[in-house]
Amino acid sequence: MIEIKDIHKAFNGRDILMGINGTFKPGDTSLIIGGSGTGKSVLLKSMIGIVKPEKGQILYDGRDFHNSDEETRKTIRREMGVLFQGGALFDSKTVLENVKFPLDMLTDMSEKEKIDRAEFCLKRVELDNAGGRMPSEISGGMKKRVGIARAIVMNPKYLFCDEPNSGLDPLTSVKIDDLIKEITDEFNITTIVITHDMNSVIGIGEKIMFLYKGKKLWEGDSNNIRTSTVPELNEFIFANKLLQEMRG
Ligand SMILES: Nc1ncnc2c1ncn2[C@@H]1O[C@H](COP(=O)(O)OP(=O)(O)OP(=O)(O)O)[C@@H](O)[C@H]1O
Repeated sequence: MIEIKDIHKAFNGRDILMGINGTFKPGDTSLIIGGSGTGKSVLLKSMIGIVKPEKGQILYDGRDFHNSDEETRKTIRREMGVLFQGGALFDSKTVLENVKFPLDMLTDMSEKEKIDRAEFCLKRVELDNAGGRMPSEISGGMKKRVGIARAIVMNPKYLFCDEPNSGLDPLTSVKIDDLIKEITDEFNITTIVITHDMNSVIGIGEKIMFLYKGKKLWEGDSNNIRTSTVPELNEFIFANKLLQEMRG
């Protein structure tokens, strides 16, 4: 479980996050949504340790990430998988080498064990036969799958996905959303997805947090988002035709 308690972050005297609270449970795919510049990425970066909040706590199964000793932080970091926007694959490495990379860096597993594990993860994202290919030889959707395989190769407790659908067509986006949701459920991962893709809100919105100008203005799921009375959220939703139609 991840608990965020009263997170504050400012850059150059400008408040970016102003008292964010939230709880994210294992087996749930939770979404953080909001318009551009509302602080979603800064919140994600705070959670994975790239940004240090000035105030507040981020607890990983009770362990206070930012206020722990280096050893505990390292342990928690190893329990995180991150799917970066755009996949962030190494162009000079094969698909298999990309997936295996965290194992090379962070474990003392034998080469055979690492290959077996990487191949298992590639199989899980239905890329059994792509291990020998280079990133330049595969489609955008396949790159995301490789990114997912790499994010889960260390068997993470916590999975963070930054705009997993960026640059994908709607059909491929749905497949990636489904895959993230399935994997979360199957391995009981606490998953957080940052998105402004409304299709994801409908598809995987079992828990949704809406950020607006550095504050959490609303929390709910894809069913009650349709009846929300928060004007800023409605404005965000109404920018999307599909949801407008669903609301009738
Ligand atoms: N390192 C930084 N230094 C200064 N300002 C920053 C830094 N990182 C982010 N910001 C500012 O914080 C605000 C929130 O940015 P953030 O990237 O979290 O937005 P976002 O909600 O993820 O938007 P988008 O959907 O466009 O990615 C922006 O105004 C941004 O310019």
